[in-house]
Amino acid sequence: MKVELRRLSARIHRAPLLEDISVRIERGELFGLVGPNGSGKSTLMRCLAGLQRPTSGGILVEDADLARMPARHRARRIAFVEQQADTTDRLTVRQAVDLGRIPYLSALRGWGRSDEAAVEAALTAVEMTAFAGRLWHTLSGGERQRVHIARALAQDPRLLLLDEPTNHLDIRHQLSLMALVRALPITRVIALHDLNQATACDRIGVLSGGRLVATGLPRDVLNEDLLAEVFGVAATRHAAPDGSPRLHFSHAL
Ligand SMILES: Nc1ncnc2c1ncn2[C@@H]1O[C@H](COP(=O)(O)OP(=O)(O)OP(=O)(O)O)[C@@H](O)[C@H]1O
Repeated sequence: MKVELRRLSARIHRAPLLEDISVRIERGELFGLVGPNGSGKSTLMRCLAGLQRPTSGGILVEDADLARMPARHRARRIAFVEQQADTTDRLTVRQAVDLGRIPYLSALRGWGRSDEAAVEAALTAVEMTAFAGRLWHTLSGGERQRVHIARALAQDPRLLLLDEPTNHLDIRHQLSLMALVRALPITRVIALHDLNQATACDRIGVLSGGRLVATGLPRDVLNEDLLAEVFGVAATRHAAPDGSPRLHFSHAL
């Protein structure tokens, strides 16, 4: 799904959180959002998910205004894994992933084989099949995160929004999640703190103080000057054995 942000601004109680953001995200692209704490990444993700209304400007998905899209329509197209998603319901892992299929169910179309298959595939993708019968509240933080991602995958979206999805994950699950996200043939927007992980994105956008201050290929954008100016760190770049850029951070400036 093609996504276009046009001069988007968002405020809460008059405080500007996002200012005049314009960017086009192509169909099938993996777009990374990076920026220091409080720079507006989660706010922008919530706008993309249709959970927060921009105060001016807007978002077009496949040239249609997101704000006018019926909620059910949106839920079939856009899946969002929030940063601090939680549930107080007494759910099993499978029931939590089943929730991803709700947008497809109706009085005329009950739960069917395709729903079952989508849930199974999603559990397998995040290696949580063995936990399917476990109660949510008995899971570790990283296991919960993987279930949230499975729920989003079961939704079979055209746009997947992931807000810091590698938080809580051990290194193996971080790498396997990034490989899984990279391989998905849909449009993906992913907010990340780990700038080395961000180099796996097709393009990245850098937020600073609610403004999009740079957009482009990770190797062009994540240069030493930008890292000093926006993130306040001294960093050097090396080439990894596969030729991809690697950042080494030495100290806070
Ligand atoms: N409901 C709110 N009321 C007031 N200020 C808010 C509200 N929500 C967010 N903010 C402020 O907006 C700014 C952007 O927040 P946001 O969560 O989008 O940043 P972020 O880049 O995702 O940060 P982090 O890296 O810490 O997760 C922050 O300064 C935050 O304190």
